[in-house]
Amino acid sequence: MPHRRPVLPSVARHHRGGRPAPTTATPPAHHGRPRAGATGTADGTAADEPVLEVSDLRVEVPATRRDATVPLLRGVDLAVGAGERVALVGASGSGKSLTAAAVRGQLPPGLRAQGRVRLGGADVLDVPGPRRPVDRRPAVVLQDPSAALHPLVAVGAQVAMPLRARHDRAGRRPGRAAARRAVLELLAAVGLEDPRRVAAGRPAELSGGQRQRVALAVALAAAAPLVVADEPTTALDTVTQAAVLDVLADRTGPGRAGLLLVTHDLAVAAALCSRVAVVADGRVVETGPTARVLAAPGHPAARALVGADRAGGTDPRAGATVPAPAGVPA
Ligand SMILES: Nc1ncnc2c1ncn2[C@@H]1O[C@H](COP(=O)(O)OP(=O)(O)OP(=O)(O)O)[C@@H](O)[C@H]1O
Repeated sequence: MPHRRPVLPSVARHHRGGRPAPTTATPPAHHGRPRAGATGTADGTAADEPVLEVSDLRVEVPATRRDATVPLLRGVDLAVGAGERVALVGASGSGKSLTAAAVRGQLPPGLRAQGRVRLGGADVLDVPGPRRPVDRRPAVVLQDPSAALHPLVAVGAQVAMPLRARHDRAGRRPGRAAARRAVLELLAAVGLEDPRRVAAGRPAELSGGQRQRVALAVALAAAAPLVVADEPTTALDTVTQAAVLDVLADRTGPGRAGLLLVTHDLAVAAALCSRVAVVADGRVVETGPTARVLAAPGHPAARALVGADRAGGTDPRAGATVPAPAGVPA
C-alpha cells in the first residue's frame, strides 16, 4: 500500500519564495540510458561539474557452486551537478538503495560491484566510505538515524566530530568555543529546541524524530558537496517530515550541496528535487525535470509508477517546485 502524506506545505512555500526561479524549460524526454556523465541543473540542462557521476554501475551477488550470479544493478547511469537536487524514485526492489549505498561506499558485504562511481572527479567505487578522504565522503542521512549515531557519545560531541574534520582539511582548527557555537547553531538549524540540553545528552534520551534531526545535523556538519539521503523521512510523523525536508531544502540546492534523494514518495520528490531519475530493474530508465517526468512519464516503468501514485489519491505534481511545462495538462 503506497505511503500517503499531505503535500508538504512548508517545503513548497519555501521554494516559492527567495529561491532561484524555477523554469519551464522542457528538454526532450529522455528514455533509456542517459549519456554517461550527463548531468543537469535546475532546469534540466547540462552542467559542467557534476559532484557525482555514476556510470554503468553493476552490482551482483557472485555465483556460488550451487547458484548462478544474480544481477541486482544492471548498469546504472546517473549524475548530480553541483548544487543540484536529484530524486531517485522507482518501485520497491528496483535498485534505488543499492545505488545510493554504492555512492556512499556502503554496499552490503558479499556483493560485487563494477562500473564507475566518481565523487568530486575521483573514482571511489572500490573505496569503502570510512576509508575515503573526507572530501570524497558524501553526507549521509538514512531512514534509521540510530545507524548514524553512537549510543554512548554525547550528541554535541557527535556533531562536533565532522565539524573538526572539516576544519582540519582547510588547515584551520576551530577553538573549543567556536566549535561549540557551531554545534549549537546546527542543532538549532535542524529545529531542535533547547540545543544546549540536546547537545549534552545521549541519543537514547531523544525521540525518533529528534534523533533524525540530530543525524541530519551530523551529516550537515561535514559540509560535504553532496548529501545522500535514503528515505530520510519515511519513519517520521508528518510535522517532523516537513521539518526535515525544509532543512534539506535549505542546506542543499544551487550554490550549496547537491542532493541525491532516494524516495518512494513522488510528492516529496516533486517538492524538493528539480530532477528525477526513475529506476526500474536495476537501471535508470528515465531522467528529466521532475515536473515533466511526473506530468508526462515516457518509459512504461515511469508511467506505471506515476499511475499507481495517482490511483492512490495523491497527484505527485502537487507541491512541485517547477511549474508544469506548457502544453502539459495540470
Ligand atoms: N545484500 C543483498 N543481497 C542480495 N540481494 C540484495 C541485497 N540487498 C539488496 N538486494 C536486492 O537487490 C534489489 C534492489 O534492492 P534495493 O534495496 O536497492 O531496492 P529499492 O529500490 O531501494 O527498494 P525499496 O524501495 O523497497 O527500498 C532487490 O531485489 C533486493 O532484494
